[in-house]
Amino acid sequence: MSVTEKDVRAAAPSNAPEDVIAWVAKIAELATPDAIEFCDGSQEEWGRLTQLMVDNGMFTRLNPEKRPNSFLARSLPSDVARVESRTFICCEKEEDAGPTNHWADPKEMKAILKEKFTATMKGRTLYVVPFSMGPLGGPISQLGIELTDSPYVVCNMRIMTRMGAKAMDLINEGRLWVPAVHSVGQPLEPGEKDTAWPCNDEKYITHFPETNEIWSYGSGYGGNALLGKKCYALRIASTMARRDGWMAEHMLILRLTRQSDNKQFHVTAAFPSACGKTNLAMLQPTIPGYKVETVGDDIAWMRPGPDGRLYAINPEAGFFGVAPGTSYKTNPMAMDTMRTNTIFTNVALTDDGDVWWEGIDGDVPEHLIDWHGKDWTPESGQPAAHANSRFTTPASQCPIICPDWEAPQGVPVDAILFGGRRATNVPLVAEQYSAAHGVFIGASVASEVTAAATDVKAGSLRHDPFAMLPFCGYNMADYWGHWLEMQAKLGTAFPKIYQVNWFRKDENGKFLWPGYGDNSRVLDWIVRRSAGEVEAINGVTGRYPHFEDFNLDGVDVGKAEWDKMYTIDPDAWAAEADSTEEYFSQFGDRLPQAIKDQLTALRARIAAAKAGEPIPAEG
Ligand SMILES: Nc1nc2c(ncn2[C@@H]2O[C@H](COP(=O)(O)OP(=O)(O)OP(=O)(O)O)[C@@H](O)[C@H]2O)c(=O)[nH]1
Ligand SMILES: O=C([O-])CC(=O)C(=O)O
Ligand SMILES: [Mn+2]
Repeated sequence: MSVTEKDVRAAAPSNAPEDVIAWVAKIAELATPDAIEFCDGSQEEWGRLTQLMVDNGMFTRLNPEKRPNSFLARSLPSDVARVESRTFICCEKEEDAGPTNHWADPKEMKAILKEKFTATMKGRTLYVVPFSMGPLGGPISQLGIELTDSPYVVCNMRIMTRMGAKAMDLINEGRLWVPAVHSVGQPLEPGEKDTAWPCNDEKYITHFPETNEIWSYGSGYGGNALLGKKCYALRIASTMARRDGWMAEHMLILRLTRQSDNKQFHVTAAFPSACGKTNLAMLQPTIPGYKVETVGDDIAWMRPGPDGRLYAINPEAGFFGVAPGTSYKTNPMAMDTMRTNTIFTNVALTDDGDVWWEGIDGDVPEHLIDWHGKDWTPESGQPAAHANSRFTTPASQCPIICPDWEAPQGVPVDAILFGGRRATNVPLVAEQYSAAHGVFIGASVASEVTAAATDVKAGSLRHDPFAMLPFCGYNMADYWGHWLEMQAKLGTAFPKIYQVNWFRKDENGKFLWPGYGDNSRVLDWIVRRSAGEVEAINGVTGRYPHFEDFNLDGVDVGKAEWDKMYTIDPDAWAAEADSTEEYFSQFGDRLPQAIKDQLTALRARIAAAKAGEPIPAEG
């Protein structure tokens, strides 16, 4: 027997408004779940749902002495990351989605979804998950409700968002909320046993920016299924932000405090998926005199404040971090955050009931259960954890969480970093010549592809402007135009932009820069630069540090390595400029003139470098 409107009414808490009940009843009528549950976000609910998943085989409870209240899930090999080729922006006009998004006609997509969602929740429970992105009731925060047939999604949403009764209270006050519908797409016949990771071979991750709706079908993983994250906080929010004069960005937020004068400095940074945001957000400075505190590790919503500066909040409440490579050596704060109350997905299981992944501290165990659930030994010749295996962990558990991380009005942004994974060409750090040059830096980012999406070839170089290629909910050229408008509105109060690259390699394929905690050296230069304490050199891609000004005490980087990081080959850069121009050409006359002008200015600097002439500072 599937759920009726009467059942929805009976299950709804007293603070659920009529429009919510009507919408839930409509989806229930379409998807025909066997049961309905409104989630309140309580500890009792978490205990019950995690136990339910332990009982049905989706979760393995980790050893409570090692990882209290923590669980391991293993997905199917076909559902391990975002699927960009199945991600659609469904707006009326194709050109509004732009050439970098997959577009679908809203009516046609609705027809497909109607068919896909028909009886899709049969044999399952429909969970109603109210949530707030950002502190509850905050002026920059936004509300949503995810309907899902996955208890795994419910538990992840409880960590990643402010989920439950309090969010429903705010919805009940009549505030705007975004409806988001999710199904794993695997209905169950009566008596049919569920699988450990239900999902469907066919996937649809769809966004309707004109009506603020999200529909996701067929996947249970990460950004495909936790709809508050990439679907809402980036794709839908970017379109809301453009309409209302704010910004939704794929950025970490950190607070740097200089201890000598207690000066606070807030940095946001956009790097493509799996390119170091979580690591930078939780940085442990290797140079004295600085303290770093984490505000967010993946998404920033930024708005002009009353004083005309740009303020950022982290709309999330947890970290959905990449496990491989995370250790006490690289990111001790992440390691401490995930000691308890954490969901691990697609990592390996040790014989004593703890988690393991490539790059974690200590010796490689003799025996593990790998992410496929199979026996694993060092001789297996396969990674034990999937390259995109993840931990979902509460931000509040981070030992260096910023005391103001939940400040409803956000923190004032002083500098914005753009980066990517570049083995060649791009130097360690460069400062913008002008605001428009800063936008050009963001727009021309290219990066080596990582394992964070399944359907793009890892390792190859692709343009990923503002680290938003998979996440911008509208035409990318219009998005650059929006950045230019925000800069014009805020004038000199708009943060300065820097390009960074931790990943340049030498001729033997070794990283030239130690990275991680040593990235504090780059932040130190940026702080001193904005305080006007150090000069910079005009370079081809921006203003570069003087070697003498850069703090390299205690690190194995001498003048020789420095020069390698700052080798700018004019011919290679001419090829970069060509590639950028070709990339830009797909936007036709939507490309802002200011961006075209920046390409001309870059070419002039390349020509000067080639001729051995001084690099002209761009006006
Ligand atoms: N060489 C080097 N590797 C780094 C550095 N910072 C991070 N990494 C590695 O890059 C990978 C991804 O880092 P994360 O910080 O999780 O990336 P992210 O940008 O937060 O990724 P998403 O959650 O997908 O958005 C990990 O394997 C890290 O060990 C660095 O400074 N140098
Ligand atoms: O969305 C996801 O699945 C994980 C993530 O943060 C990213 O890919 O940038
Ligand atoms: Mn991300």
